[in-house]
Amino acid sequence: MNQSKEQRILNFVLQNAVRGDPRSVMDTIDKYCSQKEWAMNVGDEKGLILDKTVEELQPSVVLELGTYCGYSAVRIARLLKAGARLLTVEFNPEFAAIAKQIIEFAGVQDKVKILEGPSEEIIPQLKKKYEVDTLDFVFLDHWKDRYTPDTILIQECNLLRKGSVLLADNIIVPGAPEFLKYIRNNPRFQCTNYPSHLEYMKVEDAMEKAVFLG
Ligand SMILES: O=c1[nH]cnc2c(O)c(F)c(-c3ccc(F)cc3)c(-c3ccc(F)cc3)c12
Ligand SMILES: [Mg+2]
Repeated sequence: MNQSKEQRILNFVLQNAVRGDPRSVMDTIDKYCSQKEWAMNVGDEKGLILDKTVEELQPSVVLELGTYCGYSAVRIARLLKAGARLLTVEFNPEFAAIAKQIIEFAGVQDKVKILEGPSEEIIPQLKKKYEVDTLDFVFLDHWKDRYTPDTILIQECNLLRKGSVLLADNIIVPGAPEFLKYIRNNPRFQCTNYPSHLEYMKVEDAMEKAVFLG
């Protein structure tokens, strides 16, 4: 049975990265995906915008929607202070299995919990089942058509507090026009756009940051 691209990425990490070193895992994935096979990791350019947002916020509880191979989970978790945690939601079981191994190889598994299933089912479970009070930071990187309904669901579940920050990937490519319309016209959010490029490509993309005003 021939391997998936995600399995090939995992194997490349296991054979070329330094165990316990998140930066080497990120660089190894970026090397593979820029030189061998493109894959939808947030990448190093948009990853820097993600880093700056996390460093500025110093969040204690982070929700990531869309784990994929775990690249951004490693990227976020390496910056979290002691006791802080990342909950990352992945719908695809194959991706979740790969991400688990990459997160463990990077040595950040104590800060990360992978929640397998559809975001619309998991978000309503966060308070009771995963002991979340409110979310300090949410990284939306799953499926553009879920950005708006999941943002509404997160508010309905009372998971945001004054100052909670949302950061959404792929605002231009593949684009989330309906989400942009929703969040920029919503008086409860203060939005900022961060122009960048599609991971590993010379194609324009952007991220949108939205601060919840309470
Ligand atoms: O779906 C995604 N989730 C999260 N991040 C993504 C991301 O960072 C991407 F760059 C892409 C992308 C963009 C351009 C392209 F040509 C291929 C894939 C996708 C994506 C878009 C449409 C699909 F049919 C499949 C994947 C995603
Ligand atoms: Mg993305």
